[in-house]
Amino acid sequence: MVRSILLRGFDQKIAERIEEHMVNQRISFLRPFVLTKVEKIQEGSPGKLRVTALSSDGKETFEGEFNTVLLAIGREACTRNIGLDHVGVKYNPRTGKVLVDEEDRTNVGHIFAIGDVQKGRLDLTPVAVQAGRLLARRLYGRQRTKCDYINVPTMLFTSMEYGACGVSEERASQMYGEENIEVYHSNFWPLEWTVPGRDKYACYAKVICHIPDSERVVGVHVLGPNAGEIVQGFAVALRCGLTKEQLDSTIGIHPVCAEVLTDLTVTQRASGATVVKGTC
Ligand SMILES: NC(=O)C1=CN([C@@H]2O[C@H](COP(=O)(O)OP(=O)(O)OC[C@H]3O[C@@H](n4cnc5c(N)ncnc54)[C@H](OP(=O)(O)O)[C@@H]3O)[C@@H](O)[C@H]2O)C=CC1
Repeated sequence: MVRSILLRGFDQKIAERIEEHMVNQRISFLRPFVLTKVEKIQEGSPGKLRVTALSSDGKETFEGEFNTVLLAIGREACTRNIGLDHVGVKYNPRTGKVLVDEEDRTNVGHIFAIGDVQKGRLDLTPVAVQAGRLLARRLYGRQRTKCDYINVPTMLFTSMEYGACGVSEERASQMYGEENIEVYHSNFWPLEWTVPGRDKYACYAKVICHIPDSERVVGVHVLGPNAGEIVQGFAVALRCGLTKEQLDSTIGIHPVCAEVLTDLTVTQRASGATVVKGTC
């Protein structure tokens, strides 16, 4: 059950591919719906639960019986009772999230906030750890390095793994203008999928470049086996200012999936359709 869109904040074209892959695996999506009631109708392990939901426009209801109900609906920051009003720190009253600048400073100069309490940042543990480490060094170690909140490698443990670093296509368009970004993309067919003849069009890679900045790579997205392992390495290159030319002049390892990123020639602008590259 999904309230609105899938994977808000992530690249929406990739989110659509993830949904398609899950639907092909016979996972049903009910959307846009919200849960209104869960009743235990049978004890046991597993017992039985009756679920009631309402469509987001309030016109349709859904009722079904399930063994397990899992809610993965984000989190709010528990900041309401820690005296922020008392010291004048600004926060979003609905979510409890605190407003900070690029140095993690709140509107009160000597008060900083890091981690999931920050408004508009990724709620990820490694990001919070890194931000805290760098803040301590800036405050007490005479260093100046700020946390890079843009080039954050992350992944989704969906049945088809999705790894990404940098911005989504939507965000790149907003930041730079659609005419200033080039999206290179391709499907790829992992070697180990060729013998069993698994889906040729499920795995996908795309690289988003900022044209006026020497086609600097601002986003890398990989949908396929071990996507997180692939993207972790490319994240270092993104942080170093990787350009498409540098990516093209990098020799790929044959026949691994990551090779596809060194050999992207088709742009989304030139052709909506993607080509499939095999790894053998
Ligand atoms: N991100 C991570 O790495 C990890 C996350 N988790 C846990 O997983 C859960 C989900 O996290 P994450 O995906 O990052 O959260 P997000 O905030 O990215 O996504 C939350 C999702 O829940 C929906 N939602 C929010 N409130 C409601 C509601 N009242 N009714 C119905 N749907 C709602 C949102 O819909 P909409 O788009 O419409 O707002 C959105 O799709 C959290 O409990 C988190 O602690 C655990 C481990 C790691």
